Amino acid sequence: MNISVEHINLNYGNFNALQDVTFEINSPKIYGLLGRNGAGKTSLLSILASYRQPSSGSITINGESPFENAKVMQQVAFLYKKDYKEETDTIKGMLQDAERYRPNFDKEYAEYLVKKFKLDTKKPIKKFSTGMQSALNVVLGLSIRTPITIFDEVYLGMDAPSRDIFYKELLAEQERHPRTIILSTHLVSEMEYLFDEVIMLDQGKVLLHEDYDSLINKGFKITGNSEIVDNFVQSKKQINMEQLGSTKAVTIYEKLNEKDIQAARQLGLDIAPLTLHELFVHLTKEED
Ligand SMILES: Nc1ncnc2c1ncn2[C@@H]1O[C@H](COP(=O)(O)OP(=O)(O)OP(=O)(O)O)[C@@H](O)[C@H]1O
Repeated sequence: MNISVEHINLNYGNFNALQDVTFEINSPKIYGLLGRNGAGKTSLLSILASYRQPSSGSITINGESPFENAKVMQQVAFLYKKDYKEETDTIKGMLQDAERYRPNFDKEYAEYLVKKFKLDTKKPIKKFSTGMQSALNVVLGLSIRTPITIFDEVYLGMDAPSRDIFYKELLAEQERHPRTIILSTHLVSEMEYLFDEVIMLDQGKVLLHEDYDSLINKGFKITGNSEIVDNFVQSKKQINMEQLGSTKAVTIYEKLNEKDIQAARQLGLDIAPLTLHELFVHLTKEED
């Protein structure tokens, strides 16, 4: 599947929620979509899922515009915190609908997941707790097996063991039936091991789109004597600095080669890799 987003802008009245957003997704991988509150994640995902149109710019899925295009939309599932308060149907009814409208739906797998999440099959969905409703979205998202599956903060309210089931099943499914999965999340530390690629949004713009491994190889914290640290980092992109007495820790966003690392060690500097969580915090922080 190819998703091509070109120069998208989205305005809510005078407010520019997405600005010149451009990226391309080509492989059946797991994409982590990160961004602070209000960065534009849901706005972008709802455009990808054809829930809304951009104010300008274009999006194509396998070369076709997805809007009012039943053939393309058949290939896409968008799971988000839906308001189920009017939903009198039970899980059984939901799965029947999935069977009717989703050609790749695997009923047996859906029933296995329902059991795994211990969801009550007789209760109307509107009586489910928030975490149970989220688990239901996970069941649907995984079992309908659309080539493009979008989970927008789908874990809301799910307890830690349930989230763990979600992550394990997601990886197992990706192994069995590879597809394009987009996960928007604030649980960066908890979910980073799932990502093949990361897209970071900041204030409506794409801050980066990068392979997870190469991204994680770009963040380092250099700690040591202030002057020596300053010398070492002077030509590098610095994204954070902490000073404690004569010791300084500078966070850089740049790939270091083996020679750099050895040189730093010879200077008595400590070099620690950053987690995705730390990179995300530093790259999206607002200046004081
Ligand atoms: N219907 C709307 N009308 C006006 N402004 C909106 C509307 N929906 C979203 N916005 C604004 O657009 C911006 C982006 O919102 P969006 O929900 O896409 O962000 P998000 O990254 O998903 O945030 P969060 O992580 O908090 O869920 C925010 O400033 C939000 O207030």
